[in-house]
This record gives sequence, structure tokens and C-alpha cells, in this order.
Amino acid sequence: QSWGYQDHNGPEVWHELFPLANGDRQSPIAIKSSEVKYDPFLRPLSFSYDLTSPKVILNCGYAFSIECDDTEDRSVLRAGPLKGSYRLRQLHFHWGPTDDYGSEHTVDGLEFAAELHVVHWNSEKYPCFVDAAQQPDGLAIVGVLVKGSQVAFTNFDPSSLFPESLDYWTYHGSLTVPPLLESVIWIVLRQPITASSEQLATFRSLLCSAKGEPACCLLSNCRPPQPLRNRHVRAFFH
Ligand SMILES: C[C@@H](NC(=O)c1ccc(Cl)c(S(N)(=O)=O)c1)c1ccccc1O
Ligand SMILES: [Zn+2]
Repeated sequence: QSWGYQDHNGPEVWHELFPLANGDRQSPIAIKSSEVKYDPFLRPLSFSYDLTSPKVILNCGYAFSIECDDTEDRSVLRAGPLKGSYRLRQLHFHWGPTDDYGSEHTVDGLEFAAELHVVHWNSEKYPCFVDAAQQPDGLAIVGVLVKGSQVAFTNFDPSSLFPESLDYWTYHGSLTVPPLLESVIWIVLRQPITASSEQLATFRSLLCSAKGEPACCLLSNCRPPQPLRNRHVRAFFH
């Protein structure tokens, strides 16, 4: 892996290999609730997740992702700020070395313990994820902030990981990992979910070393907020 989250290959040097890092619609961003603009034309999010779609859990070396079968429209996200329907591709988390920080988006300067990303691609307009990831309206990612404390996770269903309120902010951004493609319509839920300190510690125990290599845990895999440039964040709620 050419990039990662350490000093020699982390977010501060990604621009050396991925010039898009200094692009005009990079993610994550620092959301300032006083500067968002209520948009009456935004609709409620509408998602329908099919529980039977097979999934694999992948350790991608610096995190894990739950990859879904996206060969047909089984689990889709519609409405909200979106035109058309976006097919569920995968979900994963970003976290930090302690429960005090690890989210990628921040809200009014507040960092959360982790952040869940539920990644979807525009299956109405594009034939596959990789093509969609090259288009400005190709991806839609629901970002869910995770704060530390006690919680009872129910069984796997992405919407069971969503908080009860689906109020959201939305803005045009990018992947937060290389190649940092600027193809994402971000939908960040306002209400965080909670995870216990033990659950967060389990993330950090994930190894980023291969079998036989000296064990090294991945303590942080979150990119810091990027310049807003000439973008506006819209709110679905007053
Ligand atoms: C599993 C791996 N994430 C991806 O491969 C990935 C793929 C597509 C997208 Cl669109 C995103 S993102 N962050 O823009 O939603 C991330 C990962 C997880 C956690 C930390 C670092 C890391 O690289
Ligand atoms: Zn992510």
C-alpha cells in the first residue's frame, strides 16, 4: 500500500502521490452549524436495505470494510439530496488512537470517537462503482458520527446503525482516502450513534501488519478536515 496514516505516508503527504488532495471539493470538512444553509428543497433520506445481500469483511490493511454484493439493485439509497438511486457498495469505519477523536467530519470543532461511512454508487447512470467513482455525482456516502459510551448494537443492518433522527447536512466532496476522487455527494447525519469504549478499542486492535510481520496495530485512520473553498453546506433541518 503506497499510502497510509503514518508520518511518512499519511494525509499530510498524500498530495505527493495524489494531487487531488489539494482539490476544490475534498473531504472531510469541519461543519460549522452556524454557517450551514437550510434548503427547503431537500427531501428526507429514503433507504431500503436488503438483509440477505451477501457480505464479506475485508481487512484492507489499515481498516476493515463490510463489502456488499452490488451486482444488482438490492440495497439502495434514494431521495435526500440525491437524483436517482444509489446502490449500497460497502461500509467501514474511521477511528483514532483514543475515544476523544477519530471521526473525519467535525461539527463546531467537535471531534467524535469514530465515523461510519456507508458507501453507495449511482447505479442508474453508471455501470459500476469504479466508473461512478470518476463522476461528480457518482457516489453518495452517509457519514454517521460515533461518540463513546454504552450502546447495544443490533444485528447487521446498516439502517440499524443509523440514529433515530435522519436529519442531515449535505455537501459535494470526495473520497477521504486516496485516490481522493471528487465524486461524492456527502450526507452527514446530525445525530451521532454511540459505541462503547471496548468496541472502539476493538477497532484499534485491528492489525495492519501481515502474518509473520511484527504486530503493529492501526491506531488512527482518519483524514483531518479539508478547506471548504467555495462550497456551501446545506441542512435538511431548520
Ligand atoms: C476500507 C477503507 N476504505 C476504503 O477503501 C474506501 C473506499 C471507498 C470510499 Cl468512498 C471510502 S470513503 N472514506 O471516502 O468513504 C473509503 C478504509 C476504511 C477506514 C479507514 C481507511 C480506509 O482506507
Ligand atoms: Zn471512509
